[in-house]
Amino acid sequence: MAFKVLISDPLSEDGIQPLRAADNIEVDVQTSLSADELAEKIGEYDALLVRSQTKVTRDIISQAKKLKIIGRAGVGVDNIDLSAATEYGVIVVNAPDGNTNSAAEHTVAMLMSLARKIPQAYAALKNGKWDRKTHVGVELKGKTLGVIGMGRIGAEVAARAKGQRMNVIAYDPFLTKDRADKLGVDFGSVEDVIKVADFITVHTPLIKETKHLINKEAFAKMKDGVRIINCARGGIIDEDALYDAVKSGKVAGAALDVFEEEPATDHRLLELPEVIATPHLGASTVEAQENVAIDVSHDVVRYLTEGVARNPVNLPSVPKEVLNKIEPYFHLSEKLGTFLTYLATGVIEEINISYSGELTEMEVAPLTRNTIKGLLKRHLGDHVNDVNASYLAEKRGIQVNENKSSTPKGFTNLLKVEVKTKDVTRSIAGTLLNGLAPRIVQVDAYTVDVVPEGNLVVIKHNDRPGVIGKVGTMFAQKDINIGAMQVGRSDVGGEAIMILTVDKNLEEEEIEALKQIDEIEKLTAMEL
Ligand SMILES: NC(=O)c1ccc[n+]([C@@H]2O[C@H](COP(=O)([O-])OP(=O)(O)OC[C@H]3O[C@@H](n4cnc5c(N)ncnc54)[C@H](O)[C@@H]3O)[C@@H](O)[C@H]2O)c1
Ligand SMILES: O=C(O)[C@H](O)COP(=O)(O)O
Repeated sequence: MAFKVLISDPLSEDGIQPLRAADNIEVDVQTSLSADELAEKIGEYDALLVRSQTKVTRDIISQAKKLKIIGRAGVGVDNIDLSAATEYGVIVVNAPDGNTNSAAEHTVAMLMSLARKIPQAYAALKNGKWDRKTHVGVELKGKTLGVIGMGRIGAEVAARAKGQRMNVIAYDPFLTKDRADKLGVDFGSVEDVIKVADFITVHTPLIKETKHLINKEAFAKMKDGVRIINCARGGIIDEDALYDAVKSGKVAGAALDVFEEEPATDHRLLELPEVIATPHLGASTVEAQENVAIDVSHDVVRYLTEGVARNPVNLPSVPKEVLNKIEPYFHLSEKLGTFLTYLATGVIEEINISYSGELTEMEVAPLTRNTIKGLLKRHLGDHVNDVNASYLAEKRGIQVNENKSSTPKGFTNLLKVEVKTKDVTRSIAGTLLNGLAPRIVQVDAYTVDVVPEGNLVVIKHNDRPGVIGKVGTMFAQKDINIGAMQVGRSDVGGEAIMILTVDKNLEEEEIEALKQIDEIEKLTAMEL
């Protein structure tokens, strides 16, 4: 059956070709849905692609029964409820690089327009006024640009401002002296930046820490006649404080591409002649739109068909080289988790995952998530996936410990999972033989060699002559074919374990019949 993708904001038609070209993907473009209409329709779709207009709320996500991925053709994901997406196991991907250049160019266009009052002069002339007095501007050369947020766009803006022979001072929590030197900018705290800058431009995401970062107190510390630019997100600058600062003359001008509430056609800041504005056009170029649509379309195709995404927002991204190395272990890690759910009775309190051998050199976090998925899925259902597995474990108060030990264990690679419940501690270990074939090699203290696949029966019994025969006979009487059998024991005549691979899932009545064999202490039938 084909995957259904809904595109609910206008995206570049050239950019969505990877989706159109995929055999098993049906694309539906509906760019004028109301929130209610979207909530009603979303249940049919496997993927949703948006820009910044569509608000992907918890309500919408909760009604998206088949949704696997939300693709944001752009950078900012503040229009998507990421916590809800994570809880419902929906991966969110964005296109972080495709519009950097356009957004930086737009910022520079705003900077120059602000300095030379081009929009005001243009509007006056269009209205028949040849006014050369009101629209006297200022030069950029020799002025200081303060950049708050030196990520992709901030750094590009800084480089271009240097081309205008401006001095640049920047603040970013991740800006080191070394990087600042390489970029040829000064750096300091937010306060250092806003105190000395003639122009201030913000390029952070809108998050709790940056909401109203530029507020009344910040304006008070700035130079008189400072000019402000926001081509990042409405809300980084407190709009009421900006209004007052412009009105009082503290701020000589502001250039805004973004607003707290969009569309912002009726905003009081727009009434001020010192304020110039564009309707969120930073990424609106042919090139940027094509780039972001291509990037996000590729990620949606990749995720729907291979389960892998390059730019996940609610999961750490895993580089391709790393993924190639660990991919063969995905199946094994999930199956080990599922196997343990049958053995470890009671509420899981702790999961300990140890990696040894060549696994210690790999990035194993995705395998840990996959093991947790295997441990939770049998009881919580198919909605448990890589995206929400860790979240669901944490929500249930399960402590997850991951460790790497290079101690040789007789295998070139070994993945051991231990689960502690209130009642028991059970463990299992697996390996990939020759880096390819998954095997369970240890169940608790018993050494075994079992393919983690299909219908397995784990029997704990006393090590006595004839038990294997009795079990074999019983299976034969019930017409159940045994594909493989493994026996392990602690000591001669002591406790032993038997693991059988059978051709069908055992019925309750068949399990009961087997349990009648005297030497059998415990029998668990499982489906991996
Ligand atoms: N107007 C538009 O159309 C348009 C287009 C593209 C991007 N954007 C927006 O521009 C912003 C920047 O995008 P980007 O691609 O450069 O993102 P980015 O992730 O590369 O950079 C953001 C930077 O902000 C820094 N930061 C975080 N908290 C900070 C704080 N409290 N103070 C200072 N810096 C802080 C981060 O360390 C990071 O370096 C985002 O909000 C994005 O949504 C707008
Ligand atoms: O965060 C972004 O990428 C920009 O704000 C662009 O948003 P848009 O896709 O709605 O133009």
